[in-house]
Amino acid sequence: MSSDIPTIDFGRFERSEKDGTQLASEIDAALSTVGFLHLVNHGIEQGKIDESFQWVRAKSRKFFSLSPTDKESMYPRSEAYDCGYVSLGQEKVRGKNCMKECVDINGSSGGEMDRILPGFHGFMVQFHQECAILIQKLLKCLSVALGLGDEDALGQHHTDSLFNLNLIHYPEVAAEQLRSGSAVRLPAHSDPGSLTLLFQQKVGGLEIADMSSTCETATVKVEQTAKFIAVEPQPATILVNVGYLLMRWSNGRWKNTVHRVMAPPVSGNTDSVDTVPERYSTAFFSFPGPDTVIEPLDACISVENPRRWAPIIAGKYLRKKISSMYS
Ligand SMILES: O=C(O)CCC(=O)C(=O)O
Ligand SMILES: [Fe+2]
Repeated sequence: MSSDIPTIDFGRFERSEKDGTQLASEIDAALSTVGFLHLVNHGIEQGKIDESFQWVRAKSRKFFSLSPTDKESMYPRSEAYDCGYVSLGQEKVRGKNCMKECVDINGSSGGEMDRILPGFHGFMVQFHQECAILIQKLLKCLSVALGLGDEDALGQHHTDSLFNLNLIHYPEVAAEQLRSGSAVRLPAHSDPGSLTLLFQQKVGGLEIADMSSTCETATVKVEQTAKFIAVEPQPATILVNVGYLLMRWSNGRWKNTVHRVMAPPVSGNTDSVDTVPERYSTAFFSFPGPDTVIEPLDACISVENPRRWAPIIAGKYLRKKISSMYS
């Protein structure tokens, strides 16, 4: 597996059948090797992406500068729907508390949004819709790549699921705390659902495992043995990666690559840098509908690659995964 993340020009989507087939096979190749790709000309205006970050920036007195009580009143946590505000240190990955706060928005309302931050929820619901449209387009490409006959073969299983727009803030932290491991931003993990869209703003820190540098597949072992590569934020680009359920569905064809958030790379003398600046990122998580039976697709099974997994129910798997994150 190569660790270079391919850049895919999505402007060819729906241009012609030939372009569509070529695009589908490039996406297929990227997800089959690295499990991540950079998408350009994706159809979501850069102005909207910039605005989404302006709405959360603590320094612009927006969402993350509100008091914890206000953030919770706007988005009360609902584990049943995996949405709402998660305060600093509340999320755990393998027992480690993450030095991040985030809010998962899935389009439903319930809290006191407009009283506290007028306009925020309306903007985010629209942004959520744009991301969901892009996910459906990507799933079309993947259905074409597998020759499933119907370009909505995968997308149709994503119409009764709530996708999550996860706005994340990693506050400034002492570099020493990250270096010594006494604080972690986001430990190595892989995403659970179908496809994730990731928007990063200015301050980096995201790293992906070069899965070709290790023979291990379990996250903990990958973390101990693999080489990790920094993924610098790139303007006008969305990072796309594969979740666990999509990997299983594709019988391992598309890679559920391990990734994490560390201190961003610094040039020059690292000893002189004693604080790591705050980081903002947005992950849009898509999931198959809760009743979807995820079993390796026939198109992904062959003599060389026999069926690798038994069927699993998407919602049941996701509920278990989510409850373990906050316990
Ligand atoms: O903040 C980031 O860049 C990564 C977020 C992520 O991987 C996740 O929330 O699953
Ligand atoms: Fe992730």
